[in-house]
Amino acid sequence: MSSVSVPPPKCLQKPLSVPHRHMFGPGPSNVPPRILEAGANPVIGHMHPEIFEIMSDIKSGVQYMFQTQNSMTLAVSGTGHTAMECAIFNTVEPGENVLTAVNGIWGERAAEMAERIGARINTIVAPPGGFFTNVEIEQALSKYRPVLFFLAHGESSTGVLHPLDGIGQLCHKYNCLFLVDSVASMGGAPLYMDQQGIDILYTGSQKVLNAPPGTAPISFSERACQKIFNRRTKPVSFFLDLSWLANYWGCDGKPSRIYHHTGPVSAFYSLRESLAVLVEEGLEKSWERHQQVAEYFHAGLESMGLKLFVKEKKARLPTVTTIVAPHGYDWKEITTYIMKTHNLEISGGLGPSVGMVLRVGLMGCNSSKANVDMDRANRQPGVMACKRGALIVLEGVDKAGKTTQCNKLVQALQQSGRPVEMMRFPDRTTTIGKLISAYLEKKSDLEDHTVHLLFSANRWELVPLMKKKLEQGTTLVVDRYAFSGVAFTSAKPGFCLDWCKQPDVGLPKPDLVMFLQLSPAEAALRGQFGEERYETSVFQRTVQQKFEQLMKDPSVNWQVIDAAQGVDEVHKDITNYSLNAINIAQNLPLGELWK
Ligand SMILES: Nc1ncnc2c1ncn2[C@@H]1O[C@H](COP(=O)(O)OP(=O)(O)O)[C@@H](O)[C@H]1O
Ligand SMILES: Cc1cn([C@H]2C[C@H](O)[C@@H](COP(=O)(O)OP(=O)(O)O)O2)c(=O)[nH]c1=O
Repeated sequence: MSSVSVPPPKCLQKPLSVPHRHMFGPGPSNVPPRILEAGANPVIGHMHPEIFEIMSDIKSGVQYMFQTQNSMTLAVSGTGHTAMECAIFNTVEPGENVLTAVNGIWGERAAEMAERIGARINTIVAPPGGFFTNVEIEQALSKYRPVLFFLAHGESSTGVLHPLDGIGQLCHKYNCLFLVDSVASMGGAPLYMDQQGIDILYTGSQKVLNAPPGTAPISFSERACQKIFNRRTKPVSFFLDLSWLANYWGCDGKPSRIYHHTGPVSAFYSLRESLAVLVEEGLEKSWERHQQVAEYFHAGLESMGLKLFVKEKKARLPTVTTIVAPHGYDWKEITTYIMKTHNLEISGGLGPSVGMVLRVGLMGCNSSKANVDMDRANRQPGVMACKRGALIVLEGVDKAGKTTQCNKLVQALQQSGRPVEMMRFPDRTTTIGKLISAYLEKKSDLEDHTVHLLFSANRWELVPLMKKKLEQGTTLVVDRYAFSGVAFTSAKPGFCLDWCKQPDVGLPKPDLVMFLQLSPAEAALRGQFGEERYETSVFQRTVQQKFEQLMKDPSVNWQVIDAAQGVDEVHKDITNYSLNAINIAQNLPLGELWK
């Protein structure tokens, strides 16, 4: 009998398999072969002289990257969070006041860390996408008199690059240390630690530096060291205690180094190589490249009809772009689709920006015009679904002008060279459509649930064709859709909206639904009702109310059009919305209705 009761796991008997991916999210970014290979060097002792030399090279590289003469410059073993805790745990003692600027997730995290060590937390808060003026910062400094002020230079959750000039001086005026998080911005946007009076600055290895995650450069000013080394209490963390780290990194001037923890030597190799790459390019060239690529990318996004989340150009982070999540789409569907079809990571929002944005990171070697172009080329006909046509629906009560406007829109889009076709529901030409037509013409009677399901079946039978056309890049302009289905049946006694929606759940989701709004009085001026079923003003009024209920659903991109205007004015409005929807839809997956 075997002495082990847990058998060897089958999964570990298979070889390791990691796919290649375009890492265009907010990090980690792609690690180029040169840096990967550096990490594959032999592992030697973390206290061997060769490793100390590598650590010393890293220190010089970080001083250059941070633009600082601080001798207390090193890289902590861990990610940006480790550096964040290292900064806060060393500088703050229980009961002291800390001020954090919250305009995204990082200010929230800093406050949480400081709170955990018993500090008194004060915050200044700006909405996601916003930032703070020096006047606001000074007011808070003078009010709370904190020992430490935290600010994120690159707020990767919202895409904001915070201005830094003058803030260090303000902090020092109020005897406060200035802590800056530059995890997402370092190397991609100008920052001068010493000149800007930053007391503690940290970043991560996995962003612009293009090294694997696991090391976090950090530097402390003389002023910060004064406070840290004159504490009354020991820092709460042994692992992050700066006096130990300073010795391990040879920053304390002592002749010998004492074992503290085992440094991740392979990660040091990669970090050294990534700093060498930055030194080769030059810091200013790297800043310039990130800025130029970001502007090129932003212009491309705007030309596709997408909106940038950060309004002020100068406050846009060049490394991580935030795009307003297109109305009516589920951001998760978009990121999943892009991953599935292009093997490319982009991400949704984080913390306060969840649901509001999509985030695209172009950092370090990933920041190139070629990558922006590749991103666009991926959306070329080769991957048809990506350059798909838009599904545009016109809804409204009878005589609102749906048929008139569908025809005009199709004509206008055709004239501008766009592939487009018109459809209408019910489609009376199919077998099911013929049953519906006979019912509408009062030539036959059908039970109400049955006819509702027939209307839905009439849409489903055309779904394969619709999908094919959309995928081939043809825009479909549709006269009535599932919304009419729900509004008309639920206007009958004994039907609720929810039941009526069920058969249509999962239909192709329109990229745009325009509701032609027209009062019953105005509709009456456009002629008598015909002979068909439903063509009475009482019934149409109830239908209108049901449409209004449906329009409250934010998962559908509704636009209300004033259909009382002249035909040409209505056409102009409809064309504008449609062109915008076509532009956006070609880069997005087709959604599923009410799912
Ligand atoms: N903006 C408008 N102003 C005035 N009359 C209109 C307008 N749009 C359409 N009409 C007229 O109203 C009637 C109903 O239009 P139609 O497009 O068939 O509406 P629906 O398809 O919504 O029932 C037609 O006689 C049409 O010429
Ligand atoms: C699409 C659809 C339409 N209808 C109704 C709306 C219309 O009164 C009728 C037929 O519409 P339609 O043939 O488009 O005529 P109109 O010119 O009035 O728009 O069927 C439903 O009851 N359920 C549905 O699913």
